[in-house]
This record gives sequence, structure tokens and C-alpha cells, in this order.
Amino acid sequence: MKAFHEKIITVQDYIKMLAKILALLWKSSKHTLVLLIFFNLLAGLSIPVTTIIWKFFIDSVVEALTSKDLTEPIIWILIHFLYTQFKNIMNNVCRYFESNQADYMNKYITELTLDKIDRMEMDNFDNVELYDCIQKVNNESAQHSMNILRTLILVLQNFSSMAGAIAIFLDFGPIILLISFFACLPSLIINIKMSSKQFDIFTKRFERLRFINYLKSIIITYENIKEVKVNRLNSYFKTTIINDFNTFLKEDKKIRKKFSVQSSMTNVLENIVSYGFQIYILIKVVSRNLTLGDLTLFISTLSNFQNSIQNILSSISSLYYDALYIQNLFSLLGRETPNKEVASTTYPTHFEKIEFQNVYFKYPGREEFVLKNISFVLSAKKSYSIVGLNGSGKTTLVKLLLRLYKPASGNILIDGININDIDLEEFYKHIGVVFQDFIKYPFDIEKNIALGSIDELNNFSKVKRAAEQAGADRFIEELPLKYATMLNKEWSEATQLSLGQWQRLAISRAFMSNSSILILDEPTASLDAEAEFELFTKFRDLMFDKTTILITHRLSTIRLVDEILVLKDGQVLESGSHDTLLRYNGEYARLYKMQSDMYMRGELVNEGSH
Ligand SMILES: Nc1ncnc2c1ncn2[C@@H]1O[C@H](COP(=O)(O)OP(=O)(O)OP(=O)(O)O)[C@@H](O)[C@H]1O
Repeated sequence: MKAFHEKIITVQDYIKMLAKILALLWKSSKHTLVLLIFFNLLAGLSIPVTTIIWKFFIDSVVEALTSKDLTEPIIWILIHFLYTQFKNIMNNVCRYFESNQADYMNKYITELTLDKIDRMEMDNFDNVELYDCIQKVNNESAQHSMNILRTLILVLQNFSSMAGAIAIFLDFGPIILLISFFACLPSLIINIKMSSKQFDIFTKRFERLRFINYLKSIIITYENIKEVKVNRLNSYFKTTIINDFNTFLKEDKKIRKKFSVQSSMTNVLENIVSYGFQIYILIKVVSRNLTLGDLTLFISTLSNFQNSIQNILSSISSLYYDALYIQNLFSLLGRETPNKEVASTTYPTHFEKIEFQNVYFKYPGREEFVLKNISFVLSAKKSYSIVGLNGSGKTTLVKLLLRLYKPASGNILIDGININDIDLEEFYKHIGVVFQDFIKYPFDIEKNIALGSIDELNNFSKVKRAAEQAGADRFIEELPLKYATMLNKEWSEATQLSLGQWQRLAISRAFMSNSSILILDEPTASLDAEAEFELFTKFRDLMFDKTTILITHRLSTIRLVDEILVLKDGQVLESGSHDTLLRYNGEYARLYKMQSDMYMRGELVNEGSH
């Protein structure tokens, strides 16, 4: 697979890239593509046909000047009129198929990329280069594939018009056309150089551009506006953005200036050749006793031929430019991803234990291990809590259990079956999770809850029950549109919820789930300690048939679980029930004592501490 940002160097690379693009167009919609090619070839012939009609018209006018009979010129005008109507219809038909093909291609590319991203494992997203590539594909592919389509259509039309010009010149002297063709080559070379330079700049700048866009999105995102305003960050961000724009502009102006000078020089060469041939045609028409119509025909055809060549050559360079961008798409699509269809072991629905065996893990691109020699056993249908200071590896441990990452060594087993051998779709059907940074879906409340069980999107009674269990029903019932309330202030007619209310919705999603393992990774941070305690008591009672794992910093809630694992610097320091660990008088007892002392002194009302 080509590395990202690798440039198309050889003609062979270029042709291969074009072949891939054509295959993409073909797969997007075969039927439309065939019709598109046919009508555009027909449309391309309109230029030579119009020139021929015009030649006959001029000749008939010259004759009419002596015979005074205007019948023939009028007939030719009529023919010209009818052909113009035909041409207009043809152009509209071409536009119709072009727009359809563009939509089909956009849809097809979106489908392919979303499918690819779905298949990619989590560690891929830690690779900045790949992450950039995905963003580029997302931002640029549709536009550049559309450009490619338009350019290819232009090439088709111009090829057909060039073929017409060659046919007209066949008898008169086709060498003229050949020399005109070579005169246009320097301009092609310059255009390709320019495209290549622009692509280099784009690649170099991409991460910075992404950063600028991120800054812009901070300023304009509803939830951020309050903080940006109060901290008076607007003008600081604006200056950072504008400074970058100024640097880019300076760089771009320098390059544009250089290429404008070179382009002007090649244009002079093209004009010398063109005007030289016009004089040559004039001499030849006079010496051969040809008509005025012939003179117009050859001069116009030469000019049309040169235009076609220029169009084709500039199309080649703009195709090169777009192909460089679209290369990111092919890089992404060509990336190997695990095959989802691979049938593997079925999930042991009535399992007895989950076991971590000497698990080590480090994040891609990082030297140090985040988890070191982790071993423990979780029994089915019991509740567990993972406790530890910030950065001790709690979420990472959960990510491994969720198969978002694979251990560097060691195994995670469910009843002796390695979780990686279980069919992924089935695995996820049986595991539910609520993260601290859960998603705020741009749907109504009903769907925001129902998404906790994708197979039961229309099960409203279950949605209501889940909301009741999470204590979300009280505020939902007070909203005018209740469960049909659209959420997220960024959308029209939507309501903004408080963070605590959002968290209750996220927890309702967990109650929708039919999974046998449930993980709550600090989803209650915005609830007060009492609400969290009440919620988890309910949770524990309702989820008695599930294995639950709770991550929270509030040790008052943790008391409710059957067993606690204490993590420190990526290692399991101690484990046991609340009472056992207090008796053990280690890290857990120290943290617990510290929190309860703070409660006693009234220093900790809403927040957990560590
Ligand atoms: N995607 C990542 N790439 C590199 N390092 C990461 C990544 N995610 C987490 N880490 C690092 O791994 C370590 C453990 O992080 P983790 O999120 O598991 O801690 P945690 O115990 O859940 O912390 P907290 O209580 O703050 O949520 C931290 O040092 C963190 O910087």
C-alpha cells in the first residue's frame, strides 16, 4: 500500500490512479456512466459540426452576393438554428447524467469509507497520520471526485471535438495540428509542476489546517461559547487563526507569482505557433483557389483544435491535482482491516467467569506500558468496581475488555475462551457500556435512549421503563414534547439539557441493554453523591443477573459492589470486598479514609476525590 502523502511520480502511477478512478465511477453506476460517455461524445462533435455549417453558410452568402438569391443562406441559418436546439438539448441531457453520476459516486464513496472506518480497529485512530488521512478523505474526497468526473467529461468532449478537427484537416495538412499539439506541451509541464507544488503545501499544512478548523469550531460551538466569552479568548483565537492565514497567503503568493510568469511565457509560444499557422492557411487557401468558407473553416478549426488540446492538457494536470488528493481515499480503502464476516466462536451466554491473565498493554506509539501484568477473575452476576488515581489505567482496562485494543501480551478469557476468538457482532450484543464522554446524539429523547439497544429502536414501553429506572422520567415528563423533544441546542427546535440530565439519559441507555456484562465508566460524575448512590443501589438491584463493572471516584458508592480492584500505575495493587480492603488497611483504606474525613469536615459535598 502506498504511504499517505506519497506522490504520483511516474506516468504509470498516474495511469494506474486514473484506472482506479474509472473503476470507482463504473462501480458507482454502470448504466449512468455509459449514457454519460455516449452523450458527451455526441456533445463534443457539436463544435466541428457547427464550424462546417458555418462554412457552408459563408460560401452561400458569397454566392448570393452575385446571384442575389438568399434561399440557400436562409436554409443554412435554419439548419444552424435547428442544430443549436439539438445542441442545447444535448447539453442539458449531459448535465442531467453528470449530476446523477456525481451523486452516485458521492454516495458510493461515502458508503465505502464508512464501511472501512467501521472495520478499523481502535488503535488505527491513535495513528495521527491515518487520522489525518481519514479527515482528508472526509473533507476532500467528495469535492475532488466530483472535479475528476467533470474533468473526465471535459476530456471526452474535447477528444471528440479534436477527432472532428482532424477529419476536417485530413486533406488540407494534418501536420499543422501535430505541431500545434507539441506547442502546448510546455504549458502542461508547468501546470503539472504547479499541481505537485500545491499538493506538497497542502500535505505540509494539513495538520495545521485541522488545528485551525478545530479552533474555529471551539469558537462557534454552542456549549463552548460561554467559556470563550468569559475568558475573553475570542480575539486570542482569532489572532492565531489570522496569523496562520497570513503565513499561508505569503507562501501561496510567491508560488503563484512564479507560475504566472512561466505560464505567460508558454502562452507566447502557443500564440506564435497559432498566428504563424493562420498566415500559412491564408496563403494555402489563396494558392489553391479555395473559398472564403474554407478559410473560415480551417482557421476556426485550428483555433478549436488548439482549445481542445489546451483543455485536455489542463485537464491532465487538474486530474493529476485531484488524483493526488483522491490518493488518500485509495490509501484508506486499500488498508487491511479484519474481516467482519469471519465466523468464530460463539459467545458463552451463560458464562461463569471473566479472567485477565498476565495482561500487558501499551498504546500505539508509546514506550511505557500502561497496564502491567494484570491478573484477576470476575465471577458472573457479581458487581465490581475498579478504583485508582487519575491515569492509573482503569479506562484502558475497560477498553481491553471491550476489545477496542488488544493486549501486548497475556489473555482475556470468558470461561476459558479468548475474547478475540468470539464473533465481534455477537460479543457487542452481550456487552453494554456507558462512558464518561458518552455521545449526545442529535435525535429526540426517545431515540437517545433507544440507541442503547439498536434492535429495539421502536420499543417505546422499554424506553419509558429505562428512563424511569435511571430517574430520567421526572425531567422528561416536564418537557412540553416529552420523549419527542429534540436534543442539542445546535439543531432547530431542540432543547439543551443539563449535564446531569444528559448523564441520566446515557444511563437509561444502559437499562435498555440486554447484555450480560455492563460497564459504567464514570457516567455519574455530574450527579451529586446522593443521587449517584441512589442510582447505583437501584442499578445493582435491577442488574442482579448481570456482571457489572463500575468505575467511579466516589468511594461511598463503591461500598455497594461485591468486589473492588485497586489499580496503581497500571498494576492491581489489592482486591477484595469493601470490608476486607478496609481491614487490609492498604491503598483503598487510605483513599476511603481521606474521602470520609473530607465529608465529615464538609469539604466534599458533590465531588469525589482521590
Ligand atoms: N489513546 C491514548 N494514547 C496514548 N496514551 C493514552 C491514551 N489513552 C490513555 N492514555 C494514557 O494511559 C494512561 C492510563 O489512562 P486511563 O484513561 O486508562 O486512566 P484512568 O485510570 O481511567 O484515569 P481517569 O481516572 O483520569 O479517568 C494515562 O497515562 C494516559 O495518559
